[in-house]
Amino acid sequence: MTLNDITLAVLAGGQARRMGGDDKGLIPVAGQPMIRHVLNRVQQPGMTTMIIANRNQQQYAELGLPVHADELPGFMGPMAGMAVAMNRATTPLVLICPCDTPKLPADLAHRLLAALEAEEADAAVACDDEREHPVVILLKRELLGSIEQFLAAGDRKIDLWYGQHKVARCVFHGAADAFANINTPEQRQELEQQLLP
Ligand SMILES: Nc1nc2c(ncn2[C@@H]2O[C@H](COP(=O)(O)OP(=O)(O)OP(=O)(O)O)[C@@H](O)[C@H]2O)c(=O)[nH]1
Ligand SMILES: [Mg+2]
Repeated sequence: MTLNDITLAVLAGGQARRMGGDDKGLIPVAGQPMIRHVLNRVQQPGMTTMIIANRNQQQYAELGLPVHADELPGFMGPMAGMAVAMNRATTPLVLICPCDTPKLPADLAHRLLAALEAEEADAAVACDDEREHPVVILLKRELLGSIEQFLAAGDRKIDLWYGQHKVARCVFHGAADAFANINTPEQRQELEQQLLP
């Protein structure tokens, strides 16, 4: 498969409580909404892209991309957004990224695809030397039924769901910083200092 077989779905549907409820994808960082930084890094020619957001859909739509909301009410967490993405995508693969990781590696899609194919896995999750990043994952869209069942049973825990499938671990050595996620105003401030000249 190629990058043309991938739909990138950026999750921007959380409540951002640690950010005082501000819509994290839209907060400006170095002159651009944070989600723009994610798109700039991860989007590749040939890939389809969509945004999953539960607030400010109009503003997200101004980025020129389709915007979809969770189908399950009540901010049930990233898996609710993943289910929508898999439901709406028409490609065989879906790449999930959060809107609050503005330094993701530019070769993310390439490497996750290579890992998925090398291990003949159902999914490939990004890892650095220390930890897994469960919301940075390439998934076969055929897992949609499984994720819907899992959510319908009232489960939310991503790790539990991954346990039911063959998930390749794609390790980005020495790249922990690339997966840094911005959850608080202090972290946003720090990031801005890094990104501005
Ligand atoms: N679609 C969707 N995405 C979500 C939901 N909850 C979290 N996310 C996304 O998952 C990613 C990681 O979540 P967190 O960093 O915990 O973000 P958050 O839940 O908005 O923030 P906190 O309230 O501070 O925990 C972010 O991209 C969020 O937008 C949800 O209920 N639906
Ligand atoms: Mg976060």
